[in-house]
Amino acid sequence: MSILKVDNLSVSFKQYTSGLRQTTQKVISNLSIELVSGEILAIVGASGSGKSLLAHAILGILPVNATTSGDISFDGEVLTPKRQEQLRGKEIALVPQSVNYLDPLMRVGAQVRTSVRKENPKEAQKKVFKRYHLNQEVEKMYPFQLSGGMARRVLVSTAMVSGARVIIADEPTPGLDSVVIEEALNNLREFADQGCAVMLISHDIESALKIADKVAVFYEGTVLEIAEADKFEGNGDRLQHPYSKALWRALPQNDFRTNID
Ligand SMILES: Nc1ncnc2c1ncn2[C@@H]1O[C@H](COP(=O)(O)OP(=O)(O)OP(=O)(O)O)[C@@H](O)[C@H]1O
Ligand code: NI
Repeated sequence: MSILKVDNLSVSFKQYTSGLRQTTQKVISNLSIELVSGEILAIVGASGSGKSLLAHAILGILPVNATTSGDISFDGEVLTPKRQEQLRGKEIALVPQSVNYLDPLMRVGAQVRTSVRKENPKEAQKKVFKRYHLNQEVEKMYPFQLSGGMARRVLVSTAMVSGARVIIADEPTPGLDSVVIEEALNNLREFADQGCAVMLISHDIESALKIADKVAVFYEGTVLEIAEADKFEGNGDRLQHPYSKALWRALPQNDFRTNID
């Protein structure tokens, strides 16, 4: 069952160049994707291809100079900015790409507790910190006192306790050691298995493929192909688009082959 649907989304930025001349740069063009309950959709593609902006468009947190067209719907209902605000962090949770999303003036334990909706906040926060190997002292720390890896684990914790039905994880794993990466990915898988929908944005195709059901390949603000994860195998012959094949073949374990045939 589809929980979240993006239909024909375009995002542009108005920018002033010399003097008062205004140009419009289209960064997402006529993009459609669907997040289905029980499924993980991985989003892969080069830096600057529009992955984070798609996440921000869904959450309604694009910068003010962005203009959008197209529809985003949740549970069959087209989202208005007001509805996006109501759902944000509650039904739709983001694990942001940047750790700057943490509130610098609030102790991290308290930040995580404010996201808990269904359980006892203190207990849920303690449980999730334990799961992500964050010691008890971390609760009382401010974001600036955390290492990059710890901050990322706090961000993952925040989304996990929210009880959201959709989790959008924007590069949730860089800077984490392999055990914690595996844990975070397993948790996203568990979350989907409980009937929620997950969008996993990642440069790390290999890790993403371990848990994803489908993979959307982004290129310059469009989706080239949405393929079942098991099509990323062998020479990539079961993939449709030459760019998807090239992405796959360029991985280290596939001998970094960049030729397209
Ligand atoms: N506030 C902004 N004003 C103008 N252009 C922007 C703005 N934010 C992003 N862009 C442009 O939109 C494009 C897509 O950016 P986006 O952050 O979605 O890329 P991405 O796929 O997430 O890249 P990465 O993998 O590096 O995180 C980029 O070309 C970027 O320069
Ligand atoms: Ni990004």
